[in-house]
Order: sequence, then structure tokens, then C-alpha cells
Amino acid sequence: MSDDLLSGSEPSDYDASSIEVLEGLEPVRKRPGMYIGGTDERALHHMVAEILDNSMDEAVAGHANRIEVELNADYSVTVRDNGRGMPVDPHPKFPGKSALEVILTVLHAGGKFSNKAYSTSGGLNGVGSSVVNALSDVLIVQVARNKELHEQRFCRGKPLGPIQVIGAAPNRRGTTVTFHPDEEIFGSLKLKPSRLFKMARSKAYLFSGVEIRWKSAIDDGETPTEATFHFPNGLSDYLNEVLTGMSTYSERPFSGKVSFEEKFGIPGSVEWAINWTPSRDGFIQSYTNTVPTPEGGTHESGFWTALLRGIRAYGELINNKKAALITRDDMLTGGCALLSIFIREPSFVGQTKDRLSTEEATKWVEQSVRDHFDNWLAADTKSAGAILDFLVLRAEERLRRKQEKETARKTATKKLRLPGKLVDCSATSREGTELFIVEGDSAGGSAKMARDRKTQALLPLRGKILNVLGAASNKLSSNQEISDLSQALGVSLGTKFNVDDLRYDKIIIMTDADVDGAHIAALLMTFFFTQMRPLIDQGHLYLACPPLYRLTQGAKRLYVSNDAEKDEWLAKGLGGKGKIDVQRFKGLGEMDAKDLKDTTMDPASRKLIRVTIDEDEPGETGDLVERLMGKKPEMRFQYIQENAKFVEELDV
Ligand SMILES: Nc1ncnc2c1ncn2[C@@H]1O[C@H](COP(=O)(O)OP(=O)(O)OP(=O)(O)O)[C@@H](O)[C@H]1O
Repeated sequence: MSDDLLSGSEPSDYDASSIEVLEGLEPVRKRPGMYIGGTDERALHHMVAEILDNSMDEAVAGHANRIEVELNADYSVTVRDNGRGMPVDPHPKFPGKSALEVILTVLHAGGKFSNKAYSTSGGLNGVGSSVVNALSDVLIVQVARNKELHEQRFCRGKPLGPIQVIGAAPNRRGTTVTFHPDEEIFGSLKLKPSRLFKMARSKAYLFSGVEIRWKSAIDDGETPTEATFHFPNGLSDYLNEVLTGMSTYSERPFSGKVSFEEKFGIPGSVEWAINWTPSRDGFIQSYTNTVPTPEGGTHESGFWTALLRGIRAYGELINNKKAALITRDDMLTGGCALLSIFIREPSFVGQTKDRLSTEEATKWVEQSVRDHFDNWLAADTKSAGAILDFLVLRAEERLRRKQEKETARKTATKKLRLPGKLVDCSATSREGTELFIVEGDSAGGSAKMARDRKTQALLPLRGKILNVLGAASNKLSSNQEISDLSQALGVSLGTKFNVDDLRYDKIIIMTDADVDGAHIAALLMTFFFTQMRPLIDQGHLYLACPPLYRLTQGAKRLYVSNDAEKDEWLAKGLGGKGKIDVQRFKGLGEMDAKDLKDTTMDPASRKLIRVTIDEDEPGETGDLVERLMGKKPEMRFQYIQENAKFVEELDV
């Protein structure tokens, strides 16, 4: 113990001054990742997207029809539009500040929260402009409005002076933002003409009502230094350009545009274009309110469903039975698609808006696309037939590959050095097979009798496996239980893990229904989470749910999994004759084969829990695993304290 504690004096450096409150835009500079997803090249270019999206929102709302994007010689960028111009009048809630200054310096200040000023906008959080401002060492906004040209300058999020009128603007209106990304944040990374060129061009494709002019003072030798983009046919122009020189199964893409206003009576629309080609792999680029959604989301999901159902229905119509083989994956990997939707108040996962999560979008897109697809297939039977054949071919190829892999597995299994204690199943293909990881040898005994020899394999574990979180990787590979486990599964650990090598469909952790059992299950789950994550992501990992009690009354038998349930049945009886006999299973080993089969192993009567990772909070799962299973006992202690209520309930 330190002298400080013994003498009772306070450690001097931890007081109120250590509790920091980040003000204004400081949090953005401290943690840029939270606002623009990092400080890498992607984040750097995302800065331009935030500003360009604001001009696009003006255009889509019908207030602007021209946007200019210029990369300047000092690697600053200028985005100019002929929209309404950011409001410059004093802001009612912030005395002494103009609305413009509020937009640029206050997080969550925006005109897109309600639908007063914009109907379907890419912006929604009111943070884009202020984040770009915070991360720029120079940012200048000029607004031409009411025949005057206003200007305000900023450095790292702070105004260098008040907004000023710097001249007349009799024939102009709109907003011009020029900014230079701060090297303190982005280091030596520089904006790239090629990326900005593509960004500007794709925005023009996405909204045919706008003309975008591109100019670059920096010549990278490949990207044009000047160009004007205007695409009256929107996405299908774009797709034709992407597929230039490639042969396609349909002469013209399947494309269309549906107004949600007309179809469903709500604001918004969907536009799409897709074609099929043998010359390249399929892809989809999707957008919501002109913002790219590289991770897809609900709109993509509706799109593929419409196409899949459409093509299968067409196959049925023309009596092509093989159309039923086509899966979503075949659609997805076979088609080259662009999808753009405009909806009011979209919800995304994160500020960088990579994935759309608005649920209704699935239904809106599916219904809009499906009708058109059916008509299109029926109207152009030549293309329809060619596409159907192509997709069937892909489906057959996929099935053949799967079969080959399974045969390969069979041969591999023969060669594989399997751990001695593995009780394997006899099925030769992986489909429908299960590996039970069981606690203790005695449990292994009854499980051996209770299993279905064809599909159910067993791997008994002796005691607890190593806690992988605390262990060095060489310790991992030399640990007997872990090496047995990975051998039985047929896979390698960590980065070498390949889910296709798995020898079983389901991996089921079967431990006693007590605290020790729960601990072993937790260790195993931690192991899978850190070393074989895709196995969890793809739904291969399960927990068995063995019962805690067997109640017998005459010929009636009942299994229950906790005390409360047991007491309930004891009170009301099982409906049999005589006294109720209660047996508490101290472990799986105490159950006879019939008990174990009926309650825990037989797919017809058992209950299984699939282990999943909270998709919305994948980071949080990692964090929690670290806190619970990691090397630092104090973190575990903190977690238990915070959650003591639940822990008590568990430990009954
Ligand atoms: N070019 C522009 N023309 C007119 N108004 C603009 C322009 N740029 C920004 N604004 C106004 O400033 C507000 C704040 O913009 P900001 O980029 O901070 O957030 P946002 O676009 O509302 O949402 P997000 O954070 O999701 O991008 C907008 O809602 C809009 O009202």
C-alpha cells in the first residue's frame, strides 16, 4: 500500500479538473473517427462528399440545377451551387450569430430534421458541415443571397471573424464552400482528382435534373481536368458506360423509375438499372438520397427479392423447372446493378451512412421493381430467356462447386488426422451434420448412446479449455484441447480460418446446466469469437439446453430447466398418480441416454440456442468479451458490479 493511502491524504492529481467536457467542435477533432469513420483516405474524401451532398440536396429539392466541384492547386476543394444559399440572417437561438455560423460551428444544427425545407435529403443529422469545418484548417463560405455576397472564414472550426457582406451579387444566388483538410488530422494524405471526378460524375447520374461541372488544377495524367456531367437518362446511361465494350444478355438494361408519391402516396422515388454480362462479376452500387450505401441495406434487399421472385415466376410461366434452383446469391453475383432511392428521413447505421436501415424501404422497392420486371420479361422474351438461362447456369455451377467441395471433404476426411477422442458421424457430406462439444467423459458416454450415429458427432472435453483471451498465440496452438477441437472441425485458427473447411453444419456446445458448465461454454464462445468469428456470423454455433430437473409422477415424465418451473409443476402436479419424484441432474453424466436424447439432442424435441453477435453493436460485443474474459480482472469486476443484479439472478 502506498504512503498516501496509509496517511489518508488525497492523491493530488485526480480532482474535478480531470473530468473533461469537450465543447463545441472539440470532440470532432479529438475523435474524428466517430464522425467521419476514420482519418484515412476514405474519410478524407468523405469530407468532400458531405459538402457536395448539401448542394445535391438543394438540387433534388428543386432549388439548384448547377453544381461546380473544383480541386484547387493547394489541394483545397471548392463546391459551388446555385441554390437558395445558406441562411445568413441572425439565428433566433444563438444571439449574435448568423444561421450560417451556427450551421458551421454547432453540431446537430440543420434544416433537414423536419421536412419544412427539404423533402428527401441526403443530410439528416445536421453535423456534416460542422464536422468538415472542424477538420479543416481553412474553410471559407460565400453565400449569394438577396443580391449581396456574404462571406465568413473559419480555421479548425472557429470563426476568424463575423459574417460580412463583401460585395454585390445582383444576378447570382447560391452557396460556395472552399475548404482545406487539416494536416494535423489527415497527415500528408491529399485529395485525389480521380476519386473526386468519379464522385462528381456519379452524383450527376443519380439526379438527372442537375448539371455538374468538374475542374481540377491538379493533373494526375489520367483524370480529365475539366468536364461537364449531365445525364438525362440517369442510371441506365451510367450502367451502359460501366459496361462499355462488354457483351450483355439484354441489349438495353432493365431500368426504371417509380415515384412513391404515385404508387404509395408518400414522398420519394426509386430508380434502378441492371444488366447481365458473362464478361465480369456482378456488383451493385446503391444510393439513398444520392449518398452511396456501400454496405447495402433494406433497399438492396427489396431489389433482389423483386428480381429473384420475378425470374422464378417467369421460369414457372415458361415451364423452365430449373429456374427454381436460382438463389439470391446467384442473382447477386450475376447482375450488374445500380439502385438509387430517395426517401424522407432515411435511417442509416452510423454517420457515414454506409448501410440503409429504414425498414419500409424493402417493401417500397420490392413492390415498385417487381411489377416493372414482370412486364419487362414478358415484353422482351429474347432477353428474358437469355438471362434466365444464364442464371440457371450460374446456379448449376454453384451446386457443382458445392458438390466438388464435399467430395474433397470426404477425401480430406480420410487423410485428416482426427483426434482420438472424437466420435465421428458416418455421413459423408457436411449437410445436416452436428458436432456436440460435451463436457466430461461420462457425459460423453450417455451422449454416445443418445446420438444419431449418422449425423451427430461428439467431442468430449476434459475440464476447462484455455482462456484464449489471456493466452499468447503459441500457447494456443500447443494447447491439446484447442488443437483437438480445431482438428475435429477441420479448420485452422485465426486469420487462416476458412469457414468452407468446416466438417460439420452445426457446432453445439453441450455443457452442464450449472455455473461450471456456463463457464466452460463462455470459454468456448470466446474461443470461437476470437479465432473463428465467421463460424458465428454464418450461424454455425449453438448452445444445447439440457434440463436441470426430471419430474416423474407415475408414468408421466417432465423435464424442466429451472427452479421456478419445477416449483410450479410441483404445485399443480403432472396429471399422473402418486407422489412426484424430483431428480436434479448434477451434470449431463447423470442423465441416461433416453433423457439426454429427448431433452437435448434429438432435433425433433430439443431446444437449441443459436449464438449470434448483436449486429448493431459488433464493437460492443468485442468490448464485452474483453471485459469478461480478458486478462484484466478489474474490468471483469467492474462489469460484475455494473450488472450485479443479473448475475445474482443467474446464480440461483
Ligand atoms: N449548399 C447549401 N445550400 C443551402 N443550405 C445548406 C447548404 N449546405 C448546408 N445547408 C444547410 O445547413 C444545414 C446543415 O448542414 P449539415 O451539412 O451540417 O447537416 P445536414 O446536411 O443537415 O445533415 P448531415 O449531417 O446528415 O449531412 C442543412 O440542413 C441545410 O439547411
